[in-house]
Amino acid sequence: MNSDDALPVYEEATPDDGAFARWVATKAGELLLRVREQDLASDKLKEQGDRASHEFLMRAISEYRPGDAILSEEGRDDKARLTAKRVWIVDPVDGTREFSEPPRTDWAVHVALWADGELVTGAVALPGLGETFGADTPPVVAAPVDGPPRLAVSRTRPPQFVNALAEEIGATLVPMGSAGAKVISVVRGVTDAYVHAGGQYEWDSAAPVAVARAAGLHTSRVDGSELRYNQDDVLLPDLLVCRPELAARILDFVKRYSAG
Ligand SMILES: Nc1ncnc2c1ncn2[C@@H]1O[C@H](COP(=O)(O)O)[C@@H](OP(=O)(O)O)[C@H]1O
Ligand SMILES: [Mg+2]
Repeated sequence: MNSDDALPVYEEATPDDGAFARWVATKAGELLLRVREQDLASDKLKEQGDRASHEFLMRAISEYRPGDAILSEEGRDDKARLTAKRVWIVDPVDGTREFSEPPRTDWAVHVALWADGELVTGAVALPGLGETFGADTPPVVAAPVDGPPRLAVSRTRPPQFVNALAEEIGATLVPMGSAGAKVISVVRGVTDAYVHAGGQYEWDSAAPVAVARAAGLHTSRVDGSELRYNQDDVLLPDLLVCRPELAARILDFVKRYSAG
């Protein structure tokens, strides 16, 4: 779909923001799969994917949720969001690097809704897997498996402390792209924890955290403090999402590591 094409019709049975987040993330993902079918060089793929998905999300959210503010990785940050009651926080392509490396599937579309001070819902589309995970119908986290905990980490920018952490808790590292794909790997039981530090923004974690919370997982900063969204400064540099039973061990490690 080009930005001039007609918007797909969203038929809403009830005004359910979670269902809308799921729909709009899924549609953006379908659009991205079509962009990816073109035989483009990696830089062009990143550029066209980011632009097409951002433009679609802006149009669709403005059409179906008029009056709400939008914070997008690819848009200008309109500070009117700071006094808005409802703000959609979107990442049109999370894992842009991996999106530009077909046939990798570790990239995502993030759509979250913040309202009255809280994250209220969100959806993460994983178009390469043909699946969307949403807080509207929370996924059931798979039962724990025997063996060492599996720690999802960035392929390219893992936290400095990750090897020491893995050694202390006897974990194996599972490098992959995209914050959304990594959070959903915990939800799907492919990994047991995702830990990140060193830099990230609100759009990288808002929708994945909404889904993870709905699924009953632990979500916090790596010092255990609360993740806050729709802040003036949208830098939110670190994140822990894990099975609840692992949280205390990981937070305790980070506390001791940070104390030097
Ligand atoms: N040190 C850092 N500073 C800023 N952003 C970072 C970062 N490390 C990771 N990110 C962002 O977090 C998302 C997941 O990263 P990774 O795949 O390395 O785990 C990516 O989002 P985008 O792909 O939307 O830019 C990436 O840009
Ligand atoms: Mg991102």
